[in-house]
Amino acid sequence: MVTGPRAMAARPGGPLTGTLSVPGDKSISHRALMLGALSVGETAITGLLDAEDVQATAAAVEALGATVERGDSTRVWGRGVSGLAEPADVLDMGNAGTAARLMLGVLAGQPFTAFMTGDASLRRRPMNRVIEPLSRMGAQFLARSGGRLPLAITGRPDLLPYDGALPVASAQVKSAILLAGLAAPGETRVVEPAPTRDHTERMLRAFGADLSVQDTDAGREIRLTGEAELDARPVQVPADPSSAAFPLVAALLVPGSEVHLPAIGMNPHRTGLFTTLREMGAAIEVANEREQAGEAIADITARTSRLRGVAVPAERAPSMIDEYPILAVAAACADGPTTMHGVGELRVKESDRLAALAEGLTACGVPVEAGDDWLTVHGCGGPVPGGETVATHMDHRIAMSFLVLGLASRHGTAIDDAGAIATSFPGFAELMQRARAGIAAAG
Ligand SMILES: O=C(O)C1=C[C@@H](OP(=O)(O)O)[C@@H](O)[C@H](O)C1
Ligand SMILES: C=C(OP(=O)(O)O)C(=O)O
Repeated sequence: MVTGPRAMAARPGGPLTGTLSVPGDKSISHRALMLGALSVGETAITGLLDAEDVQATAAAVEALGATVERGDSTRVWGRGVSGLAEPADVLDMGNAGTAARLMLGVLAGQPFTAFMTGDASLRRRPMNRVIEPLSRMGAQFLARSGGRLPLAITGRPDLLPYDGALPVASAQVKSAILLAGLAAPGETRVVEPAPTRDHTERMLRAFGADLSVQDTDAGREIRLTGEAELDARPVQVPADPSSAAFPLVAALLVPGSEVHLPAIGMNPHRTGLFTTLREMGAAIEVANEREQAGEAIADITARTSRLRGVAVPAERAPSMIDEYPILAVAAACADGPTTMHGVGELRVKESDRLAALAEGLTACGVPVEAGDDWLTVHGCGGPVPGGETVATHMDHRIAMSFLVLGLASRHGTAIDDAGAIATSFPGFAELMQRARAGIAAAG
């Protein structure tokens, strides 16, 4: 069903309170479905994120011959590392960069040609970063100019193992190479210029792959033995820290608030936002730190805090890559400027996030300066003026960030289209309403 844009508005109001259950982690959900499809036996996944990006991955693994059964938990019956079936139609990865890039790694090790496309946002995003290393391993591609979707990939079950540095500090690229490396005889070795989220490594090990990680002078080195056999394992998906970031920052900004966010994923490569917000003076309490199925989780409490601007170092970018939009919202309400360094990757996400943030914040009365790979937000030291409708550019994180800004503004905000929110956090408006936030459909 095709629906038109759906405007949504956020207005300032009373304190946000309550215990909020944030949906499952998007990164881990994609990986659980893909490893389930590549393994032998039944993979039972609890807490799988039911959002459009993950639905695209589920549809793709089904099109490749795996069986996916949805219920209280999701059950996947896989076909082995190089045992997927030629899909009868184009794989449509929707809005999901992670799904597209990781799936190309999976397809590189299969003995057939597959076609892949995505929505208008995904068709603009660079795929050369995976096309180049996977081509070196022996996969063949036919892609639109600039290595963009739609593309065709012809894989082979006897790939050459990869040995070398990653072209970019990207968990998606690293994961694509490792997933392809499963089908390559010999050892695949990747060196990361900066450590990125390691969900793939953790899950591959849990599924029985022979994988080791060590820090070297050149960077973090991951070695994987190819021609692997994966044994299906149960996966418990933690709540997504990138989704938790929205109610958490809203609680920091709206006077008198206190929200509890239980069982949030605390993978150390995902917690850069919490570090930065604490440096800004945020009252964030982390309790009951524990491990769940190989990933760290904890319960988080956030209370209203007076924030001050900070400089965010470039080295922190990989651990808070998706959180810069909501950090920019926190920065807009802080005392003094916040500068985010080394954030050029934001220009190739679902939208050019630096441009979308600069445009939206300026419209809401917040002074901003942006360069190729940096952004400075001059905080208003309290509620921002607001009173505008912000363009979301098919970007869920831009959409949710500007709704949170509206809660912390004098005149509220609106977004032109809330449709993109469903890619990662379909129940966002309802969850915020349960905390008493004034977020609702507009017009
Ligand atoms: O591997 C993943 O699950 C992700 C990696 C990051 O992308 P990059 O690998 O492009 O940095 C992140 O922005 C994306 O939302 C999810
Ligand atoms: C960048 C993101 O996702 P993806 O690359 O999977 O589209 C995101 O969720 O913010």
